[in-house]
Amino acid sequence: MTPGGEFDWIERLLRPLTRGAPEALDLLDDAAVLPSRPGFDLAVTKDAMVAGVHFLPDDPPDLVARKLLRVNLSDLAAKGAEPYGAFLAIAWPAGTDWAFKEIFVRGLAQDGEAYRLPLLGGDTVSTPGPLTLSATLLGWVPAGEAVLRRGAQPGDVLAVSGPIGDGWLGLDDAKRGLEGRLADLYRLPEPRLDLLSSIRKAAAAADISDGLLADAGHIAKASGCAVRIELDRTPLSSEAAAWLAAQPDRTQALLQLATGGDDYQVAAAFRGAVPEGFTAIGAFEAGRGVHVVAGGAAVAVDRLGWSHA
Ligand SMILES: Nc1ncnc2c1ncn2[C@@H]1O[C@H](COP(=O)(O)OP(=O)(O)O)[C@@H](O)[C@H]1O
Ligand SMILES: Cc1ncc(C[n+]2csc(CCOP(=O)(O)OP(=O)(O)O)c2C)c(N)n1
Ligand SMILES: [Mg+2]
Ligand SMILES: [Mg+2]
Ligand SMILES: [Mg+2]
Repeated sequence: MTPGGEFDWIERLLRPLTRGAPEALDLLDDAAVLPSRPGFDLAVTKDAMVAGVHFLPDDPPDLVARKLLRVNLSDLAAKGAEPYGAFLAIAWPAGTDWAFKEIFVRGLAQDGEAYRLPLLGGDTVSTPGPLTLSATLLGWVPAGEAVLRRGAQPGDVLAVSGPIGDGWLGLDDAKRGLEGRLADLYRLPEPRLDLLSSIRKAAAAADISDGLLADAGHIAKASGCAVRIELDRTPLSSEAAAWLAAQPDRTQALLQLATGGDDYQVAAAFRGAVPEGFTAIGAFEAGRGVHVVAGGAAVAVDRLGWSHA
């Protein structure tokens, strides 16, 4: 075995991340083999991240690894699913050194421990391009109880799980070399697994990665209805509120916060009471599309959020 080569990397650095899960077969097999779990459905999600697109090329490797797990954990949270295991694909840029890989693995281990998330398998390749990562996450949800995007109906309340716009503001800070709580949050989002019991009460939900307007719109589209969003009701952090107060055009600034993405909060439709942890910001309606209101007036919107070319 070449020291520092692909199999050395798998055995020495990746195997401990299985946390002893028997399904991983010690990362020595062609595939992981998962037993079924009676009474539960398996939610499966996959998100990729590319240096320069999803994270800054000089972001610390341990934080990049943790963000990869967390953006996927955010999708599981939005389905009401309890994390079960992860599969990881990594394309290392040619010449990535062992020390970098060790730091990356330290991040995986840290969040593997925090979220009790074993690594069950994956793939490692090299690339002439930028660092490219993908994780597939599995989560259990009681049979038939997964919260889907398609469950909203006209009359349901639209609510969000927390502040909107911090991720975009944090990216802006990080790009300008400004460190602080928002730059930290951009690098290390906090998936709302703490709200699983509230999320399971939702008629529909999606996590907010592309932007509030885009992801609320994804729920509406999947549900065959429209959504009205009242920007003045959007929860903001104190930092975002201070930024907003300094902007010349309040409506355009609110729109920026609601379309910037990287929030990793959950948008949900509730029928009846809005549970603990959520703030009502609008409603689902008959029709189609995303209708935005600010300062009591309809706002024309030309872009709902992030979209890859
Ligand atoms: N390359 C792909 N192959 C298969 N399905 C995909 C692909 N890319 C996206 N999807 C599907 O499109 C839907 C929307 O994806 P996406 O916008 O990435 O969701 P999310 O924002 O929750 O990560 C999901 O059902 C996802 O599985
Ligand atoms: C360096 C950098 N530039 C720009 C962004 C903004 N950004 C890139 S992708 C994206 C949307 C989320 O990524 P995507 O791959 O669409 O995730 P998904 O919706 O599939 O979860 C955002 C807001 C960023 N996160 N980092
Ligand atoms: Mg995705
Ligand atoms: Mg996602
Ligand atoms: Mg999502």
